[in-house]
Parts: sequence; C-alpha cells; structure tokens
Amino acid sequence: MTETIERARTAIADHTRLVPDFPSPGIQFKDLTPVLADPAGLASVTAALASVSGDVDLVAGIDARGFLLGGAIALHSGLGVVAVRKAGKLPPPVHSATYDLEYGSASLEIPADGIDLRGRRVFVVDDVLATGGTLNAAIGLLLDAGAIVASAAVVMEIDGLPGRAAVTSAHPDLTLTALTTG
Ligand SMILES: O=P(O)(O)OC[C@H]1O[C@H](OP(=O)(O)OP(=O)(O)O)[C@H](O)[C@@H]1O
Ligand SMILES: Nc1ncnc2[nH]cnc12
Repeated sequence: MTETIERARTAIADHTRLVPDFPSPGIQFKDLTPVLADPAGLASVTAALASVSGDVDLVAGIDARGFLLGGAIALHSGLGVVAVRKAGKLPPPVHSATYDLEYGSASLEIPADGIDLRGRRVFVVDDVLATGGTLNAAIGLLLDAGAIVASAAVVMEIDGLPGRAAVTSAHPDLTLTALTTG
C-alpha cells in the first residue's frame, strides 16, 4: 500500500457518513460527500485515484459524484475529462445504455459526436461500486464509441455485493481499483 493510498484511506474512514435505510429500506448508504468537502480528503482521494490510472489520455467521470472526482483527477494529471451522464441531459446523437443498480434502474449516455473517443485510452472513475451495473454501463458506452477503457477506479466498493466480479468478468483486461471496501 503506497503512502498516497494510505492517506486517502484515512480520510475516507474519518469522513464517510453511513446512512441507514437510504434511499430504500435495507440499504446502508455510504455518503462520501463529506470526504470530498474536506480539503485533505479531496486532495488525498484525487491523488490516490490518479496514481492507479496507468497510461491513459482521458478521464471519464460517472454522473453525478464521479464528475467531482473525474474533474479533479484530470486536472491533477494534466488530462481532459468526459462526463458520462444520466439520460436526457445531452443533445443528440448519444450512445445510451440502461442498467440495474442496488436500488432501481437508470440510463447513462455519452456524446456520439463532438468528442472523438476512437483509440483514446480512458480511465473511468466513480465514487461507489455496488452491483457494478453503473460502471459496466459506462465502460460499455465508451467501448461503443471506440475508446480503449484501460482502467477504472472507485473510492469505495460495497462489501457483500458482486460489483467487482460483474466488472472483471465482463472486462477481464481492465485494471479495477477500489481505494476502500465498506
Ligand atoms: O454499482 P452500482 O449498483 O451500479 O451502484 C453504484 C452507483 O450508484 C450511485 O449512483 P446513483 O445512481 O445513486 O446516482 P448519483 O451518483 O447521481 O447519486 C453511485 O454514485 C454509483 O454511480
Ligand atoms: N450503498 C450505497 N451507498 C452509496 N452509493 C451507492 N450506490 C449504490 N449503492 C450505494
């Protein structure tokens, strides 16, 4: 474990808020917004995620909290960022994917015009990995657009859910990092 990741883990442990029964009964919601609101938390999580990107030339941040991370990492690493958005926000044409998550279903979209993703090496980031539906949908969209999804990372992987298996079985060549499990 590098010192950078150790610092991020300490900030995550110190600042994550656990919310029972949100957004539905039986779900324990891991609220990472206090981690990102803390200056040392934001800096350490950004540095730790950037340290595991590998050789990439673009960061993709997943709606909505992944946007905060994606922008910060891109700036930290001197890269650009693309937003993977919830459905209905982008002008056409778009690449679109519908998926299930821990508490419902949703659709994600990326632009099919304006950003040429063909052959770009992309690092995908989000705050939480639970069932893996969101991350797999985002990766699928980027692949549809011709990108090479080299790596993905989240701040926290939810214990006892099959997110990691779902992502690594669908994309065996991808490097997937979670800074913590909770
Ligand atoms: O692995 P999964 O089961 O797909 O769950 C993980 C996703 O769930 C949360 O997002 P949510 O859809 O609640 O949206 P938000 O970021 O807009 O709050 C979280 O930010 C991840 O994107
Ligand atoms: N338990 C959880 N906490 C925070 N975000 C999530 N996304 C899906 N499951 C979640």
